[in-house]
Amino acid sequence: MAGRIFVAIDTPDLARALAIGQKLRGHAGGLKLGLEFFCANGAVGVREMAGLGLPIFLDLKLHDIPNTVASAVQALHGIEPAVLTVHAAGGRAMMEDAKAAASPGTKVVAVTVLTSLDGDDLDSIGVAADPHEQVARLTGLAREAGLDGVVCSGFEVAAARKLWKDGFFVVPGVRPAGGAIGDQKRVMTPRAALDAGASILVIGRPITKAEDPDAALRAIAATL
Ligand SMILES: O=C(O)c1cc(=O)[nH]c(=O)n1[C@@H]1O[C@H](COP(=O)(O)O)[C@@H](O)[C@H]1O
Repeated sequence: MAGRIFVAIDTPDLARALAIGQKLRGHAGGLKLGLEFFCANGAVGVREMAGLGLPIFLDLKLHDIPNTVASAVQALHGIEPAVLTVHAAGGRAMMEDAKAAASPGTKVVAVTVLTSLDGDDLDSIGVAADPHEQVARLTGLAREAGLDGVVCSGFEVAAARKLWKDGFFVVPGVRPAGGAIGDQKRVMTPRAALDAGASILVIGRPITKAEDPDAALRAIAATL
């Protein structure tokens, strides 16, 4: 079950990222590299991380006009990550063009409602729907656009999977029982998120900030 855990290596420091990745090599399902890592280390850094031999989830959350996003995805061809994110709020045409531009081996998944947002946050940006309704709406749109799946919290994944049986569902905002929540708002335990229908879990700080990241990963895996 540890193979279903992608560890978010959120650091701009390549040496630190490589050291953590090395420790987790035996048990993680993959490594997620995000904006922090990519802004500091670019494609060269991603290739170095890929050298550890684990699948790479490149979380760039692309969100721009269709031509710009498609060109950015095209520019990633030398990397060919296993998973790549775009924002569903970029709209159907943007998602279609992102998927068309991606390497065949890359799953393109759409971020629906960030797990750091709740209903009040959506209201404050002019979205009248609650997170549940908004995730369902954007999941339908991502499916129509031909993507491979979506990113959502554990609270919406069961309903989203009902709309898209063979979709690929990424669930972040995952915390072991009693773990510090930090800036996340829609949080669930790893076991509950998998039971609800997650394909993979994304977990960062509970593992990377632990004194022994591999032990923390194994402890979480033992609860699955
Ligand atoms: O796309 C993501 O991975 C993502 C989407 C989302 O809604 N919420 C979310 O937390 N993430 C990412 O998942 C990781 C969560 O990290 P931790 O909160 O440290 O476990 C971070 O790298 C976030 O960028």
